[in-house]
Amino acid sequence: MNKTVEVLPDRSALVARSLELILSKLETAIEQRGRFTIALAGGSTPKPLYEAIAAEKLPWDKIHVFWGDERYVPPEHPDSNELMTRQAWLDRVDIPAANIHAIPTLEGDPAASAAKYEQHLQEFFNSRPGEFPSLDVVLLGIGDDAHTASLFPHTEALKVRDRLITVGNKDGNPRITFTYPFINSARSVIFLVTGANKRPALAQIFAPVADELTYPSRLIQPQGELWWLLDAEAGSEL
Ligand SMILES: O=C1O[C@H](COP(=O)(O)O)[C@@H](O)[C@H](O)[C@H]1O
Repeated sequence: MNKTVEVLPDRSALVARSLELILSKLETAIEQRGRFTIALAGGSTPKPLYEAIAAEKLPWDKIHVFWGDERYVPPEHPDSNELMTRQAWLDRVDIPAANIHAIPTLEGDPAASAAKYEQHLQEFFNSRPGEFPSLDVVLLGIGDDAHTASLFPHTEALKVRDRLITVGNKDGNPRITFTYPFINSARSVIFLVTGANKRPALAQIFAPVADELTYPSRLIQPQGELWWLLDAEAGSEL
């Protein structure tokens, strides 16, 4: 693993740097493999980045968008990560509908939805059960409790090592999430973190020793590159 930590002066510098990094990964991926695959984070932090990506002129037909986690709500629900991304980015550009690989949430059974998304990923990557395909970029955030994607402290999802997708649990509410081994198979994992409220979580994530079940972001140790892009409010005490 190749780990890089960058502390940017403010949120707009973080957006500019993350955009630059993603565009460089995109260029390499398209040059080498003819397409770029990215899994997106939800929450509030990445929204300005998605707006910045939408303003770029890009080969949209070669870009495939997935999500690392989703709330178990219909796609038009205000809490939906897909809805936020469509409004900030995907509805503003000419990306083919077939390149938007949203997490299904209408099955009425989160386990069935997780299995359906896993099957979709296996078909897309032409991989077999038990294999972990590599996305070019997995974008992640962290919560104040050090969760990432929908891998919450002391939940069953943290024990799943043989699947790409599983069911997360946020205070008793189901979510659909990438498993940590699938995240770790990415070519590049990029964390975006802003705000002083994330400092205590970051201190535990970066500590030499701490419990991974209590601080799930510690489980993210990709085989490829690991990037931590922090604004000064979040990263000043590291
Ligand atoms: O619940 C979630 O939160 C994290 C962090 O969100 P933020 O609002 O602090 O940026 C996010 O990465 C995850 O995708 C989302 O479902």
